[in-house]
Amino acid sequence: MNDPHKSAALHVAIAGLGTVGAGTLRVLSDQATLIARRAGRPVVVTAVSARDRTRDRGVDLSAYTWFDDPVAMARDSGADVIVELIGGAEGAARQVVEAALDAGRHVVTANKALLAHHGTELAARAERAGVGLLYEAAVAGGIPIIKALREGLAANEIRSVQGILNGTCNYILTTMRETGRDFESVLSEAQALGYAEADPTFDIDGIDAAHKLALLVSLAFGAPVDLAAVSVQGIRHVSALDIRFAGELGYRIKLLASGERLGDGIDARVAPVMVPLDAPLAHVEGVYNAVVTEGDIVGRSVFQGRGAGAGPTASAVVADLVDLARGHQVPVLGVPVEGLTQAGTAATPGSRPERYYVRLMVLDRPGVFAEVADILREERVSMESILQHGRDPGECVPVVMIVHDTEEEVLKRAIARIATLSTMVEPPRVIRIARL
Ligand SMILES: NC(=O)C1=CN([C@@H]2O[C@H](COP(=O)(O)OP(=O)(O)OC[C@H]3O[C@@H](n4cnc5c(N)ncnc54)[C@H](O)[C@@H]3O)[C@@H](O)[C@H]2O)C=CC1
Ligand SMILES: N[C@@H](CC=O)C(=O)O
Ligand code: NA
Repeated sequence: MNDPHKSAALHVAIAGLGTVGAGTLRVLSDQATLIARRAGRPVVVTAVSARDRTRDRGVDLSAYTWFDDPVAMARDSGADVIVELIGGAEGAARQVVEAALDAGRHVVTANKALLAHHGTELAARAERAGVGLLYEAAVAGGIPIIKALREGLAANEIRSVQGILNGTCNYILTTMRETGRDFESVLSEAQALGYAEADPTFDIDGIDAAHKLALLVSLAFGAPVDLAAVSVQGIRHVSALDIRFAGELGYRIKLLASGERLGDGIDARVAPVMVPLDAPLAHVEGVYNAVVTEGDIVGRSVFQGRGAGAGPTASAVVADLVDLARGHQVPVLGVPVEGLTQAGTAATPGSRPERYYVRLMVLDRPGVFAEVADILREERVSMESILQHGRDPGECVPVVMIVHDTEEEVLKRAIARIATLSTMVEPPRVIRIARL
């Protein structure tokens, strides 16, 4: 059992020294002894690359070879593993990963945007080169959900995978609810804490969660990564008022990503939803993420942990490095399962009846509600309850309705008609009530 490769150090080069890159350097240095013991050999950083060599990152770079060009580093540094922590689906990040794979080096990345757009092609490239392409940090930060789906749940046919996958959005929704602060100031705080993407619209508009869901769906159902099959809605239109009403009605608003086998296709969607307070996901707060899986043998499993930030993300990057140091080989994406005839392409959202929260902002005039009720009756949308606080004739007032199980298309038709009423002072807000 004396494998000469095992005793030599695993040599690592890191491209990108921002929140995650600097965090990874710190963890590899602070935990070096523990990591070497667990990995069976030292994991040693030999080279680094970032845009600005002089920036103070709180880590000493003097022991590493500096590359101005991360692609040259991927090609020429001689490292066993290139860790890509630059970010973005194109440009330097993509070139670094392609150069590394083509040079026969393993790749570890936290870049869900890159994998959601090019994962299938990059996986084929890695497999052709006989190297690993690992990305535990790309989904749900420090939660080992990639490993769980690929390895821990390997005996199961997965029926659904859903969760809170964006730490920034969850931090914003939680902090707005707890403190009453406004969206913009909480977002700035999430950026300062290192949670947000370089372009935070990726977080707010649900795109980052969609990237992550596309990867989970591929792993869970064995489909190619298909970002276009994910329907996406973000939290931009969730107001402090909706957050308050949700509380009064026994819900928390969460940005939920869900992937579910439906017949021979997959229903994959990201949207803000009302989560009932008795569901575990309602209590996942702040930067925490959670993933709930349903396997045919094991049943429900719940994974929870920090989804963003330097430490949790670096923890996942280092876990991948330890796997590589041990020589652990895994397929990059999901392994196809039977029964998925249109692997990865079939999204059929909206065809199942669901309950919805609808909030209108109306001019408080006699007869307004009768007009709304007429439209709902004509479109066969039935109301379960209605909530209106106080009355202030002539002013605007919010009216909240919970509607019974209704198909999304039917509700959309009714809402489109309601939106045209002259008494509506802003577009109606609609939030699905999750079945969890
Ligand atoms: N911040 C977080 O909590 C998490 C981030 N991620 C992912 O990790 C990756 C890195 O994210 P952060 O560290 O937050 O970003 P960041 O913006 O803090 O750091 C990016 C780094 O890349 C470097 N860089 C940019 N363009 C470059 C180029 N052309 N050549 C060389 N270096 C270049 C920058 O100088 C910087 O050091 C992204 O893919 C992100 O989506 C994943 C999970 C959590
Ligand atoms: N911006 C992302 C970072 C981790 O993936 C998030 O907020 O979850
Ligand atoms: Na993870």
